[in-house]
Amino acid sequence: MLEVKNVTVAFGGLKAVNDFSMTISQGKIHALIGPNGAGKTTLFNTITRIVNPHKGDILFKGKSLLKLNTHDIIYRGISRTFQNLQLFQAMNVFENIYSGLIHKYNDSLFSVFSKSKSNFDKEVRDKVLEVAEMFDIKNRLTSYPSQLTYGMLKRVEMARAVISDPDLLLLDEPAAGLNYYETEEIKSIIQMVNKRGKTILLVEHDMNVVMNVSDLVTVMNFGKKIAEGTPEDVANNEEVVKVYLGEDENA
Ligand SMILES: Nc1ncnc2c1ncn2[C@@H]1O[C@H](COP(=O)(O)OP(=O)(O)OP(=O)(O)O)[C@@H](O)[C@H]1O
Repeated sequence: MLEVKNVTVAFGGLKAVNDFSMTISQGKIHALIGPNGAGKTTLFNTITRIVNPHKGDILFKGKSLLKLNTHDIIYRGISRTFQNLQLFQAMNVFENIYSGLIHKYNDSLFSVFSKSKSNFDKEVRDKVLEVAEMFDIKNRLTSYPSQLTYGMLKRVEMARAVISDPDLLLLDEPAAGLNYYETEEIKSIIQMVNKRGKTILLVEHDMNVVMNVSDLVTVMNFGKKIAEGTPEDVANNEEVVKVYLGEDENA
């Protein structure tokens, strides 16, 4: 479904991503892991067209994404969440979720502010309610981000990414900042979303999440792929163990 082909991204003399390739197959939960500075976010930002690669190509369903800008990828069926939540503080949960869909209705963020909930089309309301139900936030639709726990905010952000019905969902550290119970919840949510037909690329530091939900894991270090396989394969890979133990020793 998504093919990253020999991608290199350099910042000055530093190759943050170095001749890197990976393939994400339809229907899978595929994790991308690696120590701090490995190049995960840079690769993620290249796929989502925030960063331009110096070499290589990224194909989605056989077509290159490189000519698109970041606002266009949603039309191709790709949507994402952010490492640092990017919800609109002045909008309530309903409006935040709807903001993931406005491109389909030729609507603008400005007009979302000026509507009361009853002024949204029935189709829009039904869609927001359906997604809110899926993420168990239906009773918080009139709350504002500042009134919600971090775990709930993560669910709102994921709901906003899913409402456009993407084929590929990119999750940037969905478990970061969550407590034990919220992490367990997010694991079930990721699996539920995947069962509903979404292919998922997950960048995540929490190994409990990675090992429990992923079908396939790709490990990156210094911009290069150092291992790929099932969670069990990579957990037993000598180079991966060395990289992670090395990180612990330096911690
Ligand atoms: N805009 C930038 N300008 C210069 N260097 C950058 C830039 N973005 C990233 N880098 C460097 O590229 C390398 C890869 O960084 P990146 O953020 O992609 O790693 P990461 O694997 O996502 O790390 P983390 O897990 O800490 O988020 C690092 O050495 C980083 O300092």
